[in-house]
This record gives sequence, structure tokens and C-alpha cells, in this order.
Amino acid sequence: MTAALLDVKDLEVSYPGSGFRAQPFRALKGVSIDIKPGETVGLVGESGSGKTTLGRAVLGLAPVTGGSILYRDREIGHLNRAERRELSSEIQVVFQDPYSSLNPSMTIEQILIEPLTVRGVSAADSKKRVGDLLDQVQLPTDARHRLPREFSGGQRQRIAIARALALDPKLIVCDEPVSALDLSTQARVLDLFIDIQEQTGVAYLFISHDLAVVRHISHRVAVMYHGEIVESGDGDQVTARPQHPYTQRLFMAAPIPDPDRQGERRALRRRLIDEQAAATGAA
Ligand SMILES: Nc1ncnc2c1ncn2[C@@H]1O[C@H](COP(=O)(O)OP(=O)(O)OP(=O)(O)O)[C@@H](O)[C@H]1O
Repeated sequence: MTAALLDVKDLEVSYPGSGFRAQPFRALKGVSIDIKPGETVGLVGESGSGKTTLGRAVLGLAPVTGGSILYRDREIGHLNRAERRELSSEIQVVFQDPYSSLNPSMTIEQILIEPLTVRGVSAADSKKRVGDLLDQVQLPTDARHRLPREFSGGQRQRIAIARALALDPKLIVCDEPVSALDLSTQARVLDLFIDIQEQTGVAYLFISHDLAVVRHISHRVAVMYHGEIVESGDGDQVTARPQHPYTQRLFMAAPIPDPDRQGERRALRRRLIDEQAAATGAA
């Protein structure tokens, strides 16, 4: 038993050649990363570096050609049907674009009930759960009868988060979930992610190209460059005193103060995660 919820080791992903690339393309080269229960690991990197590919691999959606992905000590490539079904509840995803990720013809209630119905939750329990989910993402309960187009980008992202939470996941892959939002909305949605984590103990793999966003939310940060993790560690260190030239370039483009107002809160959150993981590992 390890204390990690997710343990990725030496992961290789190759896309088959097609179109402009005749040869297979190695999108991930020996990537190792782990996430503890309740922890946020931020994944930062430039466009095309492989961040989404890693997120998709964790969701079982990328052509893995080597290495391993252990989720709660089980190799996700070797699960039977029942285990895969369980895994698809426990690992959820929130995408970047709140405009295209919600079915425009379904009401919010229908959107949130869908994953519950698939898992056989009764109609009465599902309706109650919708109320709880809207509450959790700080939307009014009368939102349930409205359509996605009646909401702003930030509110739609809250709905996407509520949908991801419907089945009580242990891990959410968040792929650039605030990149399409304006700055003040970004800050509120990031704080919502943190509040939800504190309430539920869910872990996040949080993908972003923005160092400040990743620093705000993450306990630990990994930097991806050309399909490899080139730097990782404590979020404050990586984001304020970067070592790799790529991270340094990012930092030069948008310096982040160190320490900042959130520093103490982050340090406390980090300590709690480490203590919990140590307790689990010892059990
Ligand atoms: N389905 C696919 N088939 C072939 N190549 C792919 C496929 N998906 C991604 N790639 C390639 O893999 C590399 C990594 O892509 P990926 O989308 O993981 O990067 P990213 O860091 O998430 O970029 P962005 O921030 O732009 O989303 C890119 O060179 C991309 O062209």
C-alpha cells in the first residue's frame, strides 16, 4: 500500500502517425507524478507540452505505450468492467470551455441528474442531490429549471463543477478550468475549488499554462516541457524561485511575489495533506 491516490510512473504515450505527422509522436516521455488524497497537484506547461495528454491518460483515454498509472494501488489499464465503472465515478473531469461542455438543450437539473440516473440513483434522491450540488457550488436552487445559455461563463463553470461532483469523486482532472474566464471570475472559481476540496477531501490534477493560477490553488507543482516533467515540488518554491529555463521564462513574463498573502494558508493546507497521507500510509 502507498499513501498516494494516484501514482503515475515512467508513463509513455505515443500517438499514431497521421496527417502532417507521418511517424508516431511521443507525447509523454517517462512522466512520473503522484497525488495524495485531498491534494492539488498543479501541472503547468506551454501549449503542446503534453498536459492534456497526461490528464487524458489518467482518465484512461490516451494511447499509453509504457509505464504505469496506479489509482489506489490498482493499475488502471488492467481493470475489469466493474472496476472501470467504479473508476469512472471516482475520477471526473472539468474542461476549459464552459460554453461547449454543457448540453445547451438540457436544463441544469437534467444535466446534474444524468450521471446519477446512469448509476441507478432514484428520482427522488437525485432531485434532492441536485439541490445539494447547487448549494455546494453557490448557485441558487431555482437555477435547476434554467438552461445553460441563461448563465455567465463563471456560473456555467460552477455547473460543470457540480456535475463533476455528482458522484462524489476522489479525483478531478481540471483541464484549464479557469482559462476562459475573466480575472475576477477566475479568482472566485479558484476559491470555490479550494472550498470544495476542504469540504469533501477531493484531490485535483490542476492543469494550467498560468503560473499564478497554479500557485494559488496547488499544494505541489509539476512543470511539463516537451512531454517531460522538468521540475516539480512545493508550489511556492517552483513558482517563485523556478529552476528550469522554461519555468524561469514564465516567471519573467509574470513575476509572482514571494511570500504573498495566501502563503500561510497554503503552507497550512500542505501540512494537513502531508499529515493525512502519513497517517494513511502508516495504517
Ligand atoms: N489525438 C492526437 N493525435 C496526435 N497527436 C496528438 C493528439 N492529441 C495531442 N497530440 C499532440 O501531442 C502533443 C501534446 O498535446 P497536448 O494537447 O497534450 O498538449 P497541452 O500541453 O495540453 O497543450 P494545450 O495547452 O495547447 O492544450 C502536441 O504536440 C499535440 O499535437
